[in-house]
Amino acid sequence: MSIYLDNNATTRVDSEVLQAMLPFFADQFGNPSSMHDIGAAAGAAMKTARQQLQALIGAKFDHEIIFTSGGTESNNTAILSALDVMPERSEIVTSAVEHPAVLTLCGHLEKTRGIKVHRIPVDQHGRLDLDAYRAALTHRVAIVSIMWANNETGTIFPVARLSEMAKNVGAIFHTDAVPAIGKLPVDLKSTAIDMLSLSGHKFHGPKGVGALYIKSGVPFHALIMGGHQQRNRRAGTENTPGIVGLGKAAELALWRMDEEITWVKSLRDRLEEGLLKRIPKTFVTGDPLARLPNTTNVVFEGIGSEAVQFLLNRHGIACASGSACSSGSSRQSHVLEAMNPDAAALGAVRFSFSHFSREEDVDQVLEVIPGIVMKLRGSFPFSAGGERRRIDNSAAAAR
Ligand SMILES: Cc1ncc(COP(=O)(O)O)c(C=O)c1O
Ligand code: FES
Repeated sequence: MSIYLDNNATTRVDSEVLQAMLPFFADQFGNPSSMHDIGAAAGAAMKTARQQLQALIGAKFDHEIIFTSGGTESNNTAILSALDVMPERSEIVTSAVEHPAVLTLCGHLEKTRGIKVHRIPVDQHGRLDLDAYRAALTHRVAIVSIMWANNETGTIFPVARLSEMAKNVGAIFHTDAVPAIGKLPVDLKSTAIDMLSLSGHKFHGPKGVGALYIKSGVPFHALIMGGHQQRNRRAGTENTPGIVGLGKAAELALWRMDEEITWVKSLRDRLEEGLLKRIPKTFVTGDPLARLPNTTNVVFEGIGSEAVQFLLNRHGIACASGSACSSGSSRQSHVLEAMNPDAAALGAVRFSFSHFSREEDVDQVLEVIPGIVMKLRGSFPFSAGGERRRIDNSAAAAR
């Protein structure tokens, strides 16, 4: 695959991250809980990784971070913990556009434990309905779980403000920050956020490793029970190479943040402008004012997004239609459905950038996509002015 524009599904492991991990598969193989030097070296490396994450998310203490197997486990842990530590409360507030790692669990809790789940709706730009949010917040709510930014559209939610509101009713506030980490500055010290989930593979770290931030003083109950690892908060021998890689990826993300944000935004904007100029009846979903700098989610009216993705793939261009875990199933995007049921029937094509993305990638997409859309719409494309014109590379694009 020569052009990879699906960085919200997963990212390439940075070579510096890989180099940092390798020794922990070989010479430094010790168990971090062991008392001898080989174990202590692994324990020290884990402490460094915790500090690297602490710096990236602006946590007050490094012990506020536990390592998990990724975003899914972190989300499950946060929600189940809140219900355990506040048994007198039996409601959850979340949004209609969360990742399945939150929504599937909430649906399960509703069915099996009689938990009441408020799924706050969004408007056509994916913005949260603040009145509905306010109305759902009562002293019956154990936890609010609202994502920092949406993985499909990039829409950013005002989590600092939402966490203040949740605090007024004594609910724990959790945010799934998986798509936001490395693409937005995060400083937890200055917010009322109690818990935050992140995942290594979304910012050039390895897969299968992530973290949950638990603010000091917030009551917590472990999900995975067993040994005494991680101060009894997550049992099981730690994935030291993965954790070291996660820490290194956090360090690189912090170093590169400003430069990366500017770079991915310039590529994203170049792509959007080019698509909107070249292809009529095309629109971008998500909040135009508050969106992740690396993400665009585009609807080509009249054609299904999976067909566009399929033909782009034939041209060596990787993008997404819907999110990686629901693509392949014929289910519509629940995110688009919540925003715009008309668009949901067709779906949207998501392009997501990273600092490895290149200008040539954008130019290549802009070269082939008008022909693909034209082929699928079964007619010649219209220019922005509505005038019919033939695109020279249409034959090549249709292959
Ligand atoms: C918003 C969001 N939350 C959670 C996850 C799950 O993370 P992981 O793949 O590390 O379990 C993802 C990954 O797609 C995501 O986009
Ligand atoms: S893999 Fe990203 S949404 Fe599921």
